[in-house]
Amino acid sequence: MSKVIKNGTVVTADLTYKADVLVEGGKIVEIGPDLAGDETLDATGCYVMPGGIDPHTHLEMPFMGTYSSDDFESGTRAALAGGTTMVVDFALPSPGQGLLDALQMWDNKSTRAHCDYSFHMAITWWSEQVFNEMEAVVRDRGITTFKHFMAYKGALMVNDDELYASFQRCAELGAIPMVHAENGDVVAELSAKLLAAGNNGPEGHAYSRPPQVEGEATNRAIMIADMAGVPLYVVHVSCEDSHEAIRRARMQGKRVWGEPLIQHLTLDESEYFDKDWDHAARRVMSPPFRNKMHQDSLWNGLQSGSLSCVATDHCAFSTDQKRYGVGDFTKIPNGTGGLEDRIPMLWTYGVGTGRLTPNEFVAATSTNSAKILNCYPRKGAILVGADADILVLDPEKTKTISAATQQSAIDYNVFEGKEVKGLPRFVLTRGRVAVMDGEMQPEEGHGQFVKREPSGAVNKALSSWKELTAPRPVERSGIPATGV
Ligand SMILES: NC(=O)NCCC(=O)O
Ligand SMILES: [Zn+2]
Ligand SMILES: [Zn+2]
Repeated sequence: MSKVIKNGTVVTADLTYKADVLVEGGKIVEIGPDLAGDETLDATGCYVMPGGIDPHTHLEMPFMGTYSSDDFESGTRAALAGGTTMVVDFALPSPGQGLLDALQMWDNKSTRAHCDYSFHMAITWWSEQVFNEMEAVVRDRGITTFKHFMAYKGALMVNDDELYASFQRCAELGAIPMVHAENGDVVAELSAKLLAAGNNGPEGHAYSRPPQVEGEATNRAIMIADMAGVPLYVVHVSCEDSHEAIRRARMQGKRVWGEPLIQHLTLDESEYFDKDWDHAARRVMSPPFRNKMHQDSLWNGLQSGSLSCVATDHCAFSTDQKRYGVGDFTKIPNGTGGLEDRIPMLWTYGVGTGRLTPNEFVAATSTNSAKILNCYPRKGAILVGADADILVLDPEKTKTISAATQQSAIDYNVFEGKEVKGLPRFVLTRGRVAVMDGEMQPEEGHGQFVKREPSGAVNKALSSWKELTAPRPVERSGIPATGV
């Protein structure tokens, strides 16, 4: 049965035009004027865009002695409610666990997904087994991105030698390394010092992770990626220090992508100084929220193109879980939600204020991720042959964000009370209407895994250049005898 989205304005990363969009068999089959289908979705006054891609989520993540509360069921339901039609989550081996073994666990969790999804693989320890299994992860499983934590010392953190080894392996496999860039050693020392001085509240979390620790780690990761001859994706860029490193690297011709989060773009550090412990602890995440100067830097990066994709790092813990850290901020599970709010918040605070054009918005919420992660134009596009993952956004529709009406399983929302303008009228996931006139009609298990190909053009270009400029011995005719 075909569906036609009629009378809307198609907005992609590079074009804006009036057209109807015909969908059949889960794909876009025709784009043009006066199309007809078995079912009509009226998009009058709306923008017809590629569905959002959130390149960074943690659903049912084992972390800090608990599991994040949104799983693939509630998490992807929240995603669809907010116009996101694909999430990319992280398979996270425990130290000592094989990559394929961990992947099996994430395969099991994700069977309940309402929308399509893919995985990044985390490198949380290093060994010959990890080295060997990386090949199967890329070639057999279609997972071409490997995440490295430079923070969370004693848990997920890897050291520079492990980073270098893994980045080199990524280069060989045509994969892309990603980093959580914070200097974990310094964070651990600062945290201990703060606790010893009686700073045990949630504000201690922000004090323990100043922008400098992020800037230093970002510079270090960029250097290591350059030495290994591989591109680099920096997750949750929260401050000018890190953005500056990325900007400089890009100006030097390095292939480095930066991902700001909607939380860092719209919420600031004052949240941690709230008198209500719960309020502050609910907003504890790494890196922490920053001040206005850093926020402006992130917006500037999106405008100028030095930052590429807006994500959420959705990792939602309930208030009860956050309370594990009463009396010791280092025990507050790190993470916040945002899947349902990313698109309305970015539209409101980005397009609504003139900081972003609608085309830049589509690039940041969908197309850039699809291109970097090598699933474009199947995802991130309104093109014939693309998956019919479509957001029909009504720019006049408003709501006040509230935990009382959200899909997420947790009991609060960090954007509580924000007025947003620009909400989904329809959301299609591979042609299935999951949001109909603003009402949810989800289908558990509809989501499918999106396999990705390695060896994008960027990796090829980098390895050609690396080979051309590799150190070579100088050919000499007469070599002097060795002196004694
Ligand atoms: N960001 C955060 O605080 N929690 C999720 C895990 C991570 O991405 O660091
Ligand atoms: Zn992180
Ligand atoms: Zn994360």
